Amino acid sequence: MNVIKVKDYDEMSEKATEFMVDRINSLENPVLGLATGSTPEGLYQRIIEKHQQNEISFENVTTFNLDEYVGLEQNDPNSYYYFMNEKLFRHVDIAIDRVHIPNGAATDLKKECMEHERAIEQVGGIDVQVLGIGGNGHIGFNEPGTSFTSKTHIVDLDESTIQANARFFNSIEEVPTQAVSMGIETIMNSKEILLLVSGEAKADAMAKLLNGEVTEDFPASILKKHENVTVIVDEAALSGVEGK
Ligand SMILES: N[C@@H]1[C@@H](O)[C@H](O)[C@@H](COP(=O)(O)O)O[C@@H]1O
Repeated sequence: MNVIKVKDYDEMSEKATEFMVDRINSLENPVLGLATGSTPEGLYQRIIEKHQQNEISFENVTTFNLDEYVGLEQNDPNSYYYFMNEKLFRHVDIAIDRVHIPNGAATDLKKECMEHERAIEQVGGIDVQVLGIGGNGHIGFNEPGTSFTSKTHIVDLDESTIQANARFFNSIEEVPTQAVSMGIETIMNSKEILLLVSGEAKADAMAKLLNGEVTEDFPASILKKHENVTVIVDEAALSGVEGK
């Protein structure tokens, strides 16, 4: 893993933007894997600005999102579909049929998972996957214990994940308990991965990622086996790492 250390959230977002603008401009038909959560918001905001300054176009870009809550309609303000639309898609020139986010309200969720996998394969795989990390090491919504050979699947969310994400909902009871998520193998099949990590709340996870072993108990640890991973991490997230 190529680890780039930065000062804070803003610098992480700046560096991530440079990275993504470079890939969007150099690939002929970029296929991007995108993440939700607070971490990539600064990146998406800056990407919109680059688009407004005519530095990038999404005309030839195809996107696949990592995950979606089960049971939320696309127009639910807490759905990841809504998030992506608000934070990125409606501000750029992307064709809506090139946007792929699993539908968590689908009646046949297994079919929905298979469709997501099939669509990724059909375009020749993901060129660059943007990732955040959960405090428990989850990537996408792949919680500790998820098989490293998993493909897009229906997952039960950990209690800690439900609590961490409750901040977006009116009450913890409203947080869905399940999600559809790309599997670990789906993520690992991406040609390149950009992991963004910011803030003290991620310090333990970062320490485990850098110093710990590769184990299904800590899903992000598998990234050490991928040959093209860049981690952009700020000082607060590195505060638990010895000799940082
Ligand atoms: N499913 C998402 C992940 O894709 C995200 O990376 C992670 C961290 O979120 P945040 O960036 O808000 O800390 O948790 C969420 O539950």
